[in-house]
Amino acid sequence: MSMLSLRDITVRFEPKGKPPVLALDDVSLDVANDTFSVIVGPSGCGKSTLLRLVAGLETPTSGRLELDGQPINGPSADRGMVFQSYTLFPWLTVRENVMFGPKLKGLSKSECEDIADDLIKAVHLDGFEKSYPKELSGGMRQRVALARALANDPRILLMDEPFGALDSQTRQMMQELLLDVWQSRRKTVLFITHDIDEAIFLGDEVHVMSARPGLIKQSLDINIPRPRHIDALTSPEFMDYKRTILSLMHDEAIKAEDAANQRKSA
Ligand SMILES: Nc1ncnc2c1ncn2[C@@H]1O[C@H](COP(=O)(O)OP(=O)(O)OP(=O)(O)O)[C@@H](O)[C@H]1O
Repeated sequence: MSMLSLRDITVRFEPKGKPPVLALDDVSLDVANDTFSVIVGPSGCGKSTLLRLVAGLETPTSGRLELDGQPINGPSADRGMVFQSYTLFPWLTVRENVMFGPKLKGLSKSECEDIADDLIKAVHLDGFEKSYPKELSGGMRQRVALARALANDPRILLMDEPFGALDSQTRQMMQELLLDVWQSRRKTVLFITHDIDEAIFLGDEVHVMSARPGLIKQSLDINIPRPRHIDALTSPEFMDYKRTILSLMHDEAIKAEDAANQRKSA
């Protein structure tokens, strides 16, 4: 069953004193329960706008947006967000950061502690409960951000380039950890990235977006068996998917470049 449904979504920004921007043009997308969906696309194609819509932080100019058959009208704890930039509360410890959502929901202190300790273990941060974000590496902070998002037990996890600022080794480790957590907790994930390898490695489905105005150019089912490990990256089937997506993205990168040049010369 499709739990998230976007129908004919258009987003047009009208910044004051500047020409309007058609960020998304007639985007339709379905995300099924418990699946891992990834969106890849060139810079500026509207990926973050799409995720912000689902988060309820942006409203569409036209189109329909539903979660479990209900229209999305604003932010809610049933949609957990993880961004690229570290969004932890710097004045709270790791444990307090993870407990924040459950506490806000009104759960008892011991329930909050149980949820936090369970998730801190799941992201391999036991021993760091009392550390503050500034004492942690980038990868560790993103693990706390993941635990914090999961602590609300959201219906869907929305991830906007969460590993974009990490070095490639940490990034690979984070991808494996995310798949472990996803597989053991069966969550629905909508994940945004520039990185084609990351998209194929993680996704059940990869949606390739076109250059602005953004629309879904092609959706691919990734039939690589799970659990996936690093050796999946060099398998022939992985290379086939990569070739297909690279060629779709290459066309889009050229279009984006042409559009930018036209704007410059206009
Ligand atoms: N609030 C806004 N007002 C005006 N234009 C906006 C606004 N938000 C986004 N845009 C424009 O809409 C387009 C899509 O932006 P968005 O951030 O969604 O793209 P993106 O694919 O996530 O880009 P990147 O990969 O570079 O982060 C861009 O041209 C951006 O400049």
